[in-house]
Amino acid sequence: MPSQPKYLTGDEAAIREFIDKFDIFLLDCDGVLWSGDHVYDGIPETIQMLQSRGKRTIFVTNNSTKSRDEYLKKLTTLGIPSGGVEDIFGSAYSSAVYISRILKLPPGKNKVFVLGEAGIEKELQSEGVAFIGGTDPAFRRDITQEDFKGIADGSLLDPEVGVVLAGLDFHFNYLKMAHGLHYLKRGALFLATNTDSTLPMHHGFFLGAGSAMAPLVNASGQRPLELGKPSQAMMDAVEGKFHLDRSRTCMIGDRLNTDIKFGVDGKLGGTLHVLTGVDNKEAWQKEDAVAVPSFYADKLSDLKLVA
Ligand SMILES: O=C(O)[C@H](O)[C@H](O)COP(=O)(O)O
Ligand SMILES: [Mg+2]
Repeated sequence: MPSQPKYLTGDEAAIREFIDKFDIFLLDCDGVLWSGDHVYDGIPETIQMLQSRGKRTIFVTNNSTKSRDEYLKKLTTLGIPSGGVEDIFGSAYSSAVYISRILKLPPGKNKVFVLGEAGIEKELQSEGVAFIGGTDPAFRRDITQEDFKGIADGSLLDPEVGVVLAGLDFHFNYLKMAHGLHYLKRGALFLATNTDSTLPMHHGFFLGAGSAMAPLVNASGQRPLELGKPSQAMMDAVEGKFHLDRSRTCMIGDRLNTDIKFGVDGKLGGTLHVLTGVDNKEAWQKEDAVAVPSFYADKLSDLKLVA
């Protein structure tokens, strides 16, 4: 059984020791910095404080609805200082890089059928990967008898599709799932930006990426290869891009089976669980907890040292 996580809230000496222990902080976003468009109190000042102490802050989110450029806009709008787009590493970017630089799809089978929002499309575009589906309004309608016929006989399918990439999709419907299913039946690879079951939003919980793609997982009998947290393919990509010294790096997150597991499996120097998002303390006090953090705090802004 891993050792008991160290509680930081209100313990200035422990907070100083914690901050001094690391050079790089990998920061989750939803449930840690903000809930939807509402930034939690004290977050800009806390990030500023870490940066003013020479710490690097890298934003590592599973939310694939936005591209890195759009996240930079959101961070800036919410007053959260960052080192620019280069310090943002989202699951949409992670997936686009995996497809373009690792998979290297053969010509004639190098298109992606997207089940997700514009963030995925923009990152695929930035990696020069062709795609269909996604936010295309042609897919935002009810299925018809012609669709059933054309999908079943393949006349409505694009033969160049080699991958089905699923993420958080606020517009999933039967027609898109039907196309996705038949591309998988024809041998396309099934990838996911992430499979979080829920999304913390406006102080409530909504369907996450994993729940949005569940009909396709059920109908196909296939589980997608995940390219977001806790995938170690993403950790290797983050390590490569930022030249991480894992022992001097800490992952900060609100969710055990993504953020904390990402840091623990990645053998980082530490993980900090904050209680402002998906999981509470009880989640890692359980015997069969999926991952146990090395530190925890009520909220990220509890780290805010004045001097
Ligand atoms: O369903 C989702 O995609 C997740 O809830 C969301 O992406 C989580 O984002 P993160 O906490 O990793 O920033
Ligand atoms: Mg989160």
